[in-house]
Amino acid sequence: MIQTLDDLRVLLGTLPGPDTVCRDIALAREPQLTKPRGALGRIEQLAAFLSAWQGRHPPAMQAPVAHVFAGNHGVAALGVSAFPPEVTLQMVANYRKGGAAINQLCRAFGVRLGVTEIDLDHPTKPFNQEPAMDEAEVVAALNIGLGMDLAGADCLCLGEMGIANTTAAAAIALALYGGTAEDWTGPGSGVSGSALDTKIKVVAEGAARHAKAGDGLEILRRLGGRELAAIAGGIIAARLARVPVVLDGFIVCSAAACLKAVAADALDHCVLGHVSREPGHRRLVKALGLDPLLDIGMALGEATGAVTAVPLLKAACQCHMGMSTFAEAGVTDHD
Ligand SMILES: O=C(O)c1ccc[n+]([C@@H]2O[C@H](COP(=O)([O-])O)[C@@H](O)[C@H]2O)c1
Ligand SMILES: Cc1cc2nc[nH]c2cc1C
Repeated sequence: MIQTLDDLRVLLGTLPGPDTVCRDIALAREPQLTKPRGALGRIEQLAAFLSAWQGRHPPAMQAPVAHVFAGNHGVAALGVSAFPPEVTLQMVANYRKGGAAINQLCRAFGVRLGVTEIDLDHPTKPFNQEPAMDEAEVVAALNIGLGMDLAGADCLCLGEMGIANTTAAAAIALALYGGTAEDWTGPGSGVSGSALDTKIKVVAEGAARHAKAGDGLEILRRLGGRELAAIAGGIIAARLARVPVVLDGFIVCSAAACLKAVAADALDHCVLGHVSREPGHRRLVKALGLDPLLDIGMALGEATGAVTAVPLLKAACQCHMGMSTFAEAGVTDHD
């Protein structure tokens, strides 16, 4: 638990690194397996990634978990979303009843789902007028993520639900990386026309007001939301618990970007599940130097793009340990 953003700054300066022994064991095994070098593409690299960040060899993917954090945003009242803010709470109820896309994907791929809504009755402040959160609010939301129980989890897929949070994500990206509000602002869950113009204006105003005010954590406080802060906390909790993270779409990546702005290595234990259809996500992924596992036109959020990549992580573990070596199978290796 942290008391202040400075506590988190200290934590970000002392994050544990990868287990290079386990990573090297995986890297040494991979070329012995009965396939031409590199022929399983990213699936091969994932085995070493998981070994390094789980701190174990063989890597495991028996118990993947996903967690969706929900929050409400003051800027929703400005008409920046196609949907009204009550949809955040309604979708949380849908997750609990098992009726959402994320419930089906978790069932399909054997992922345990958790959901935490954070103070939905108290939206953040409209960030084009004042900071979205005060320090106590952002610290409380960060602590929800930092306090996640990750015992036994083999990976953590992080997701969010929050009407208007693509406006927050765009403002964060503009504040961190520059460019224009148009570069980062897209349809989200479906705005176009004059509502999209309003959204662009709100993003521009928010970044103009807050971009120079401080570091990535200050940007998170001023432009983010409670679910974004909880996701940032969850990323750090996973690092400390040796649980690799699967990132989801535009909003999750904007929260992650706030951490990377403070500590360049903060996302080294994260893999990007997918690149979303939201145009700002592709731009943000490039700025973060991430390489998505999937690029299949999803743009839902709620951890769906992360969970859809879990079968690739499972495939990596299965192939890495289940395949025979050239020597075991009596297959002639190349010279
Ligand atoms: O993950 C993405 O890239 C993504 C792209 C567009 C929309 N969303 C989801 O849609 C909601 C935000 O859309 P909006 O238009 O209300 O800002 C929020 O609940 C997100 O989970 C998510
Ligand atoms: C219906 C709906 C479902 C969602 N799931 C994640 N974000 C969402 C946004 C909307 C609007």
